[in-house]
Amino acid sequence: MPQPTPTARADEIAKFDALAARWWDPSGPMAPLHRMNPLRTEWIGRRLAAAEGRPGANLAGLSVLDIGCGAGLASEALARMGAQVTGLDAAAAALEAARAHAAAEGLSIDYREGMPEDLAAEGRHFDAVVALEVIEHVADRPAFLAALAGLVKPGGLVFLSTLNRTPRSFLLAKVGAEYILRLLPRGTHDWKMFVTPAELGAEARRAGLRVTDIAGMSPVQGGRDWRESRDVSVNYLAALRRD
Ligand SMILES: C[S@@+](CC[C@H](N)C(=O)[O-])C[C@H]1O[C@@H](n2cnc3c(N)ncnc32)[C@H](O)[C@@H]1O
Repeated sequence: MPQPTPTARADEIAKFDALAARWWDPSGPMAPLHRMNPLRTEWIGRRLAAAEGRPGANLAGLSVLDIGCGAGLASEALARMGAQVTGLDAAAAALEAARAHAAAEGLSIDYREGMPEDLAAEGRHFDAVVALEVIEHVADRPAFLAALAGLVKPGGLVFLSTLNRTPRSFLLAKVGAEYILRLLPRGTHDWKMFVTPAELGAEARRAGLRVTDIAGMSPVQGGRDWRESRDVSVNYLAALRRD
């Protein structure tokens, strides 16, 4: 019987493993993720808490799966909001950095090596699933979305952040960030793998997920900080509900 294509690309995973040692350096190669992390995790925390009938961003006791967690920037922020976080990544060295950092911070996070389809095969369900800056790196987007849908409880929320495929994102996120400003190592992104909100919405529907909310993420103060905006032409966040 033919085996399904794994959702992780070996070349992509190797790229992230190579950055593991500098992942938590706020001015290192992951600086843009550090700077956008407060915005995206607060956006998620508020929506998830509201969906569960809680005030503010209180996630106490909720199980959250962070897929493609890397060294744990979002996992740690969500754990600080009270969530019981499982961090999943195919990059072993990034996970080692995640485990070491969480231990130093006194945070209890269950870090696991693998791909979402591995966990889905175990029949696990979480109150919410997040995959931030991951979907533009996967080998098979429909299979990835199907695995995410299978991992969240019925009626539960999936949160994604990613890059739109527009001329503006080519100029800013690819040429500008990698070649002119050198905010990211060259080759971090393949613009052709970026996904428009319309494509994401249609593919998500086929996986049993419906987009409920979408917002732009825009850099301010020369990229030192990020704000929520209506401009989804480059970076955007999406919340999706499982049918
Ligand atoms: C750009 S990093 C984002 C890290 C983290 N989510 C953040 O935003 O701080 C992408 C991560 O996704 C992981 N990844 C890509 N495809 C994956 C897959 N199919 N399964 C598990 N991890 C994957 C990579 O190893 C890498 O750590």
